[in-house]
Amino acid sequence: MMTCGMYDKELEVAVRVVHLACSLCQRVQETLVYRRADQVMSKEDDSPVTIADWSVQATVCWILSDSFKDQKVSIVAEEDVQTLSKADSADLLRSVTNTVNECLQEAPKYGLQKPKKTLEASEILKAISQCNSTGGPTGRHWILDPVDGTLGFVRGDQYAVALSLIQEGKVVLGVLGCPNYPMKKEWLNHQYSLSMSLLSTPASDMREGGCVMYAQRGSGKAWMQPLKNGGMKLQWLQSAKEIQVSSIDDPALATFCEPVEIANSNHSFAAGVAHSMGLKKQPLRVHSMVKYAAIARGDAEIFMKFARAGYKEKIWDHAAGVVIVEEAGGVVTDAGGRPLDFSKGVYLEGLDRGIVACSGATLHEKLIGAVYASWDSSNL
Ligand SMILES: Nc1ncnc2c1ncn2[C@@H]1O[C@H](COP(=O)(O)OS(=O)(=O)O)[C@@H](OP(=O)(O)O)[C@H]1O
Ligand SMILES: [Mg+2]
Repeated sequence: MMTCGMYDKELEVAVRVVHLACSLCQRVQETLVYRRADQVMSKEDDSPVTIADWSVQATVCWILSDSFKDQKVSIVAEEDVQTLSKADSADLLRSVTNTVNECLQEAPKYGLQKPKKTLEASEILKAISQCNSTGGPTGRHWILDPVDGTLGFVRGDQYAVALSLIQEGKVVLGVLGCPNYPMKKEWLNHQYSLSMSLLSTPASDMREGGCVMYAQRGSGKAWMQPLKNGGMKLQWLQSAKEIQVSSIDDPALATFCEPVEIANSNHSFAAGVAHSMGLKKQPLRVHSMVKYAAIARGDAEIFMKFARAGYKEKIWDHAAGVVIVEEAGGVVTDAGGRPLDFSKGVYLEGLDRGIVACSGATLHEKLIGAVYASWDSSNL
């Protein structure tokens, strides 16, 4: 049996809808990269957003609400409808509406229900704005990052669709769709980045590349399956393969990964920590929660993110990755060694300096020691 836990039904729906959302993202990414690079907009905080972000959020909201009709579905997600509802955004809203309807037509191939009729723009806006929950310590909340690593997405590089479920403040399941992260590391044809490979590889080949990872809290197991491709119906239980973290515990042999953008993580502090704990290899810089995916299946041993002081990490950027890494045998904490607290609402409150993930306790202990040793001399 692949799964046998309290949240089997939720996990199955989440895995299926993440596959569906990934197919939507692949279509939009092809359009962005090959044809219309002007389709990237900026949010108020200057971060990029595309029709994929809104379309995935609307699609996932519609499917979750339809699949759990008997519950009040609470969703915490990254996007709002501010830009989309503006008077001059009619074309944008039309594109999102078409993208969502096209995608939902395919739902049966993923073992999901499709709507009885085409959704109107107003229903799309309603679905996106319905994802306005703020989570918290009680009840059940879905956590969605529709396109995590939007910068990677618009660059034709790594990104992820991340969906998880929080129950009474704890992450009980997580699903990470990684459309440009192949089932095997060797299939990545550039060591550190995929940007050139997507630009030079035919779209049909790329589609065969991705994977979806998932785990249920307490199962002690994490799974990976190839991204559904082509006309066949998704047979997820048959195609899943168990994944585990790396067994390497010698820092000299370990690989660490970190965000690509210096604005998102202090690379020089991470380099100091790496040096102090005896890491020898160059960092693997990867956009999005694909970094957690790399740790979960043993492609790398360490993940470090040290955001600038004052930045508050959001739960949707970590929840799915954390439960998958932990169930695959890894350890995830803040830089002081304390577990992440998903019960405080939208933000990871009380985070000590940064977030670290390791393939095991030995590396984790050394890493936390190195953070303390490097802290005083740092200029974070
Ligand atoms: N200033 C700053 N500091 C720290 N973190 C920030 C910051 N700004 C944004 N974010 C969040 O980081 C998410 C992207 O993280 P990545 O690890 O993918 O970054 S990178 O693109 O590889 O540099 C990104 O997630 P997405 O918005 O889903 O792309 C943000 O939520
Ligand atoms: Mg994100």
